[in-house]
Amino acid sequence: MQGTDHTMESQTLEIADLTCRFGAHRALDAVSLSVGAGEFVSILGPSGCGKSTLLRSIAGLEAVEGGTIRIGGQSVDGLRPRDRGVAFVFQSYALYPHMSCAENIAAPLRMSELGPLGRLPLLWRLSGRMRRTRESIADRVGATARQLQIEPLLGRRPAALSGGQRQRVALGRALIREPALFLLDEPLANLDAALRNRTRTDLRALQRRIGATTLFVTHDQTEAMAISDRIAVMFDGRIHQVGTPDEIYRDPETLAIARFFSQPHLNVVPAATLRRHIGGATAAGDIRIGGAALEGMAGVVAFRPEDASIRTARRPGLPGLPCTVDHAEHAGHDANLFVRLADGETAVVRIRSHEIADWPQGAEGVLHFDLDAARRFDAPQGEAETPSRAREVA
Ligand SMILES: Nc1ncnc2c1ncn2[C@@H]1O[C@H](COP(=O)(O)OP(=O)(O)OP(=O)(O)O)[C@@H](O)[C@H]1O
Repeated sequence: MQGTDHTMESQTLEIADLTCRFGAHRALDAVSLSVGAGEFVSILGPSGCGKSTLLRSIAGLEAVEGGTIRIGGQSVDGLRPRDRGVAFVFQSYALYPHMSCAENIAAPLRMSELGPLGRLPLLWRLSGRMRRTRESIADRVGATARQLQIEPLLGRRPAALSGGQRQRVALGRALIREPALFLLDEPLANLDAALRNRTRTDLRALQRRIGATTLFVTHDQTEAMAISDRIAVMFDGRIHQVGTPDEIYRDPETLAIARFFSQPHLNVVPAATLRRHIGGATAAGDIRIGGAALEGMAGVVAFRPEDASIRTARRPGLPGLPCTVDHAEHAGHDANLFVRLADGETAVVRIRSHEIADWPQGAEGVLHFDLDAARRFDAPQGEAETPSRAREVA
């Protein structure tokens, strides 16, 4: 393997009906997920939804109440963490501060291959077998460091490294065991934005090179979309949707997922409000939203600011909503224009920032949105639909 990247034997991961409780709280509620060999899957969800608990359960660090975990087709239920062939990288890199980077990376092999006696210098000098093992470990540390491009850092202690460098050393320590499965729990969270972007690109490139099956926890949807083959979206201990970044971005199954993937803004308008105020189509009955007829539609319609536009007058033949400008927020190249619809709902329209001056507060316009990109959802409990519908019925 010297001088070249080594490819690990990728393994599949199958999780079925995994349940884990802390007292009365169900941290994992019948979680099922299949990950293909060599696939990079992100677990995405808000704080407290159970992402870390899922990873810890797979690693064998958390006792589960029910369900099964298979790695490479073999059940690992009941196996000790170290026998599961998984490598875990935490947000806090947990490097040994008194050891050099080389020693940190070598630590898992020294533990497993040398045993307590072999770690004593006097003994390994006397024993030829132990010396050969140590030499082989040193070779593997060198090869791993080359892969991660951290060879110049090997002699340094963790305190003398940047956050990104420490993160790579932690990855090296996980990589050296050639695990069947990589479990990464927000490994980039401690890095500043620029370094985080760079490191995530490096991390994905490295994962592709070695082909390791990887589960990556994050609460950042941009990060998940940037690096994943597929994303599993979690809320309240359950996986709500699994799909490619494109599938989830285009077709979120619930309003909660749509909101999560449309930060900071998603326009959510009751279907009844649209029916009442939308005008400009040849016949209101012809309007279709996300493929379904607006006529008789219940619930809410959601569309992104970038799928909306504003004009001073209605575009002939296109349905639009009358609106009044509230304020604009500059966002560099683009700006977010906040408008009020006829029933008082706020909507956000993405415009170019040089157009802000065209839309002063109080200006009247017509909001158009891409009917194919919009999606209908059931109204969330206690939200949206009720006020407008009540008025429509009254
Ligand atoms: N050891 C524990 N004892 C009791 N409750 C726990 C324990 N570990 C986690 N929990 C609870 O289980 C739920 C899931 O926690 P978990 O750490 O898996 O969430 P998470 O999605 O990783 O959150 P974050 O993004 O903030 O790290 C939370 O409500 C948490 O408070």
